[in-house]
Amino acid sequence: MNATPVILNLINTKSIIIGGGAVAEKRARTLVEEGSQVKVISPGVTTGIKTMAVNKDLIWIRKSFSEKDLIGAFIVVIATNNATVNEEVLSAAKDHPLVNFTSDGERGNLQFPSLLTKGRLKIAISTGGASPKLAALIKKDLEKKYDDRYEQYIDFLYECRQFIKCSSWEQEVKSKLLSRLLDEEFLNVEKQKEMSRVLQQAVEGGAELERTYQ
Ligand SMILES: C[C@@]1(CC(=O)O)c2cc3[nH]c(cc4nc(cc5[nH]c(cc(n2)[C@H]1CCC(=O)O)[C@@](C)(CC(=O)O)[C@@H]5CCC(=O)O)C(CC(=O)O)=C4CCC(=O)O)c(CCC(=O)O)c3CC(=O)O
Ligand SMILES: NC(=O)C1=CN([C@@H]2O[C@H](COP(=O)(O)OP(=O)(O)OC[C@H]3O[C@@H](n4cnc5c(N)ncnc54)[C@H](O)[C@@H]3O)[C@@H](O)[C@H]2O)C=CC1
Repeated sequence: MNATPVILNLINTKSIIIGGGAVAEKRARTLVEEGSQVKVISPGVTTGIKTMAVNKDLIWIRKSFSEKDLIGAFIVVIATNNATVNEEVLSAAKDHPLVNFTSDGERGNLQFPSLLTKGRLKIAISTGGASPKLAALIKKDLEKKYDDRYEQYIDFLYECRQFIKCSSWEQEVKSKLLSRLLDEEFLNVEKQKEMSRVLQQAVEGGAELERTYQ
């Protein structure tokens, strides 16, 4: 299968999920988390979806699918347990930008990978429909290396890079410094604080960088 992983900004987009079972709930959680406005169309839903509706994280419309439910949707998730209904939704969704067909991934143009998130760090794993269980296993493996320390570390890298970008240092110094930040020692919060201080002083005071940090 030919497919390209991309990073999508879903804030304020409209997502319509047809079906309210376990798979619909997984998609709902991901889409709500990413800031999409989610509507679930289904006569019945899981308690998880019910709770999200009560908390106003999403809107649940308690009914069976009809074509006009898709109006305005950027993302359509097709997740009922009825193959005929799923086919009907698929053909009604043909002009919508992104379609996730959960019962046969390749028939839509949007798939959901296994996702490892540590703050700004996101690692998406797809096996192209070969083995979702392998994707989950790979995620578990990666979690051992990219542990909770990475959440803060990635924020630290982001902050440092903003300082470095707006400094007036030579390109070569900037590049060296950006590489230097990848040293394992900076997973340590104290080291991060020290480096942030030095960078801030150097950028704001227009001072030279201490040799040790180049
Ligand atoms: C195309 C895709 C869907 C999409 O993009 O919507 C898809 C499709 C299908 N999955 C099926 C079954 C299972 N899926 C899982 C689990 C996960 N499935 C996920 C993604 C994807 N699954 C996308 C491709 C990703 C890729 O290519 O790697 C994960 C990674 C993320 C997530 O779902 O959020 C999440 C685990 C990771 C995590 O937790 O991190 C399990 C295991 C379990 O539940 O424990 C089973 C049962 C075991 C088995 O069947 O292997 C079936 C058959 C349905 C049927 O028989 O009716 C289809 C339909 C088909 O075959 O196309
Ligand atoms: N992508 C993935 O990871 C996986 C995908 N699947 C596929 O996802 C689909 C859904 O699986 P589950 O959530 O486990 O099913 P489920 O049986 O838990 O839920 C199905 C939902 O569809 C709703 N529904 C039925 N007819 C409807 C209609 N006409 N209009 C609107 N909603 C309707 C039901 O009320 C129910 O909420 C299945 O087709 C299955 O093949 C299954 C497992 C994993």
